[in-house]
This record gives sequence, structure tokens and C-alpha cells, in this order.
Amino acid sequence: MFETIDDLDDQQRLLMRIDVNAPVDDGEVQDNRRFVRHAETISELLANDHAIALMAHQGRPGRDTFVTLEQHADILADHVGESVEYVPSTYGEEALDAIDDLESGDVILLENVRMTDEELADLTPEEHGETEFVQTLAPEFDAYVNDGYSVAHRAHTSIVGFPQVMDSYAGRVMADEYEYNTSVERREFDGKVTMVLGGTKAEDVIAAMEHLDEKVDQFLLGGIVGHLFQRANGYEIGRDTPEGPGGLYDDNWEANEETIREVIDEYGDRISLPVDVAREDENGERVTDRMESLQGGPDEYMDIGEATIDAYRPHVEESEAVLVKGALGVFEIEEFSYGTRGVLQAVADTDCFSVVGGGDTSRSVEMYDIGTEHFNHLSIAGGAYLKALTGEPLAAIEALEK
Ligand SMILES: Nc1ncnc2c1ncn2[C@@H]1O[C@H](COP(=O)(O)OP(=O)(O)O)[C@@H](O)[C@H]1O
Ligand SMILES: O=C(OP(=O)(O)O)[C@H](O)COP(=O)(O)O
Repeated sequence: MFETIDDLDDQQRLLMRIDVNAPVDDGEVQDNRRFVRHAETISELLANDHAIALMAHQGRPGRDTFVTLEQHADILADHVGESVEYVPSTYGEEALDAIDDLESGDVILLENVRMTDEELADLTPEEHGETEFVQTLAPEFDAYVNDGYSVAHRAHTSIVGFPQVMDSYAGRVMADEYEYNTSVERREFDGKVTMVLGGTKAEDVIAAMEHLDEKVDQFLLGGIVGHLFQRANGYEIGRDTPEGPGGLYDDNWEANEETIREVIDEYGDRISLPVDVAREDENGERVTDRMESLQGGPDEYMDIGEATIDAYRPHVEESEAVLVKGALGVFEIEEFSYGTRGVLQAVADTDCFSVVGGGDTSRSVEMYDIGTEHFNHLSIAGGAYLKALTGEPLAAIEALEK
């Protein structure tokens, strides 16, 4: 097990990794629940008179979302209610000067760690610990804190390098997420465990399903994941869209179909699939088509239909635990939110242990006032949450435990 910030002495100089990786719309960084959750950890640490230098990433090199962290500092400052100084350097002279000036109660945010040569280099954790990035910053601090659960599955320098050479602690977000998200893997439930899987990151979800068969009694599928399964069953549904991940239905179809077939052969009797799906008609209204009546063609289906929601609800009602990853439809558009809302409402109305994961998906609970208090945990992680559910070790946790 790892140590947490409860084990820290007061008034330390802390180097802390958070994950405020966010959607970027026309160059503007969008606020999200990650900022709120990390702000809570930062406030807690400030109450104990620590001085904090934050490390974080945004986007991936080459993508439009790969930007500096200037806006992130402002958004964080709003949530913390204290100044968060943006430093346009990760471990160069400007960074070292700002770190030198750090006093108890101060918070600075260093530049996007993915702008360094080391962060994404293909190195072992020990080699990450020997990089100039780590060797320059580590001596400046008393301890390292990792609160970035949603990036915990990446073995990058800021995640696995510093714990090699520094006293290391899990932040509040990291510790809470770890506790809830490993509950399925630990199989803490006697009753039925149901997993609701959807969203757009379909290949990750399907890969996870391969490892989940013994831990889950019932799968309820929707979103793009549901389309892919129904396509493998011979229905003419699904096409790649410019906004989507690409390749699911053409270049990667053969591989996807093979995996889906294996999953269906292995435990298809525990998998419920959409019996109807909803699209927009020529008047912009929601219409629902039965699966047998699909004709192929260019229709884009954006939600599961009402009959599917009715079929899924009883499974939720008889479950002891329900884990959700990915939305069942494009819930951001009210007309196509019925599936996601219907199933989440059923979870909220039932006295089961419940976790909703996926940065986007968990947002739907707040967006439609379903009541966060009805859920045991809303995860701010996507990929890391999915990995934890399957029992795969997370690089950050392994590094903290070392
Ligand atoms: N049928 C669909 N077509 C297109 N997008 C969909 C569909 N169903 C769900 N989605 C999208 O899935 C997203 C959420 O799932 P996902 O992309 O896996 O993200 P996360 O893991 O962050 O929750 C939502 O933004 C929603 O619009
Ligand atoms: O947003 C993240 O992951 P997620 O979309 O799986 O939740 C993390 O910040 C990890 O980012 P990455 O997938 O570019 O390594």
C-alpha cells in the first residue's frame, strides 16, 4: 500500500502531479470536474501550510489540444480561491527561480510536462528517475505528491520518475479513486454486478471486456460499443464520423469484429445489446428504429431506444453493484440523452453500490441533476478507471507503492 497526504508533516515543500487535461475549444481550455477535485486537495494542503509546485500535462504533441498551462492556472486559482502562478518553464531557469521564491501557502503551476524531452520518452521507471527533469527538480522539494489518478496508467517521468528518488504520497483524488475503482477487481460483492458500457472509446472498452468475464454478471451495452456489437451480429449499423475516433468500422473492423466474436462466444449470454436505437429525422426530431428494421445507409444513431432502456432497467434494479463507463448516447444533446439518463436514474433510484466513470460520462449526472449524492463515486478518469476495473496495475500506483 502507498502513503497518503495524511502521512505528511506540515509545512513541506511539495512537488505535486495533478491531471487537469481538458477539452480545448477554439484554443479555450474548458473547465471540468478535474479542476474542482484537485482544487480540493490543494486547499487541504494549503491549510497545512505547505508550499506547492504543480506539474500537469495538456494534450499530446501534434494535437490541437497541446497547449501551455496558462489558462489552467487561472481556472485552478478560481476553484482554490488563491492565486496560482503560471510558470512558463517546467524545469528551466525560470522554473527554478519561481521554485526558489516559493513560500509556505504559495502555489505555482509549472509548464506542460509533455513539452519536455523526457516526459514521453520510452524509459523504464528507474531510467525516468535518472533524467535531467527529475534530477533537477527533486532536490528542490521535501516530498512528491501524486493526485493525478486519471493519468495514473501512463508510465511517464512526472508520474513514475520522481517516486524513484523522493518520499512520495498519494493525494486525496488518487487515494479515493483507487479505493472505489478497485472494488470490482477485489470482488467485494455477493450479489449481481452489472456493468454499463458505452461511449466512443469503444476499442478500449471492448479490450477491457475480455478481462472482465469472471467479475461481472451482466453487461448492458450502448453508445458506439453497442453499435459495434450489433454490427458483428449482422445489423447494418455504425459508420465512422469525422468527430469519432476513426477506423472503428473500416480499417480496424476486422480486428474489432474478431475480438467482439471472442467475447460473445465466451460469455454472450451475459451481454445485453440495444434492441432499438434513436436518430434525428429530417425535421430534427428524435425517432426510434427497431434493430431488425435498420436498412443501412447514412443514418447516424445517437442513442439507445426506449425499449432498450426498459429492458436494461430491471437489471440495474436487481444489482448489488453497478459500474458505468461511457455514455449510452450523445447525452450532451437533450433529445439523445434518454438512454444515459434513463439508466443513470435507475441506478440513482436503487440502493446499490455505484460508480460512474469516464470524464465525460460522469458529467451527465450533474448536467441532468440526477443527484451526485445517489452515487458512491463519480470518477474523473476514463482510461485509468477502465484499467482499474479490469485489475490491471496502474504505473502511478506501482511507483507510489515502491
Ligand atoms: N451513439 C453515439 N454516437 C456518438 N457519440 C456517442 C454515442 N453514444 C455516446 N456517445 C458519446 O460518448 C461520450 C462519452 O463516452 P467516452 O467518449 O467514452 O468518454 P468518457 O470516457 O470521457 O466518458 C459522450 O460525449 C457521448 O456524446
Ligand atoms: O484525459 C486523460 O485520459 P482519459 O481521456 O482516458 O480520461 C488523461 O489525462 C490521460 O491523457 P492521455 O490519454 O493523453 O495520456
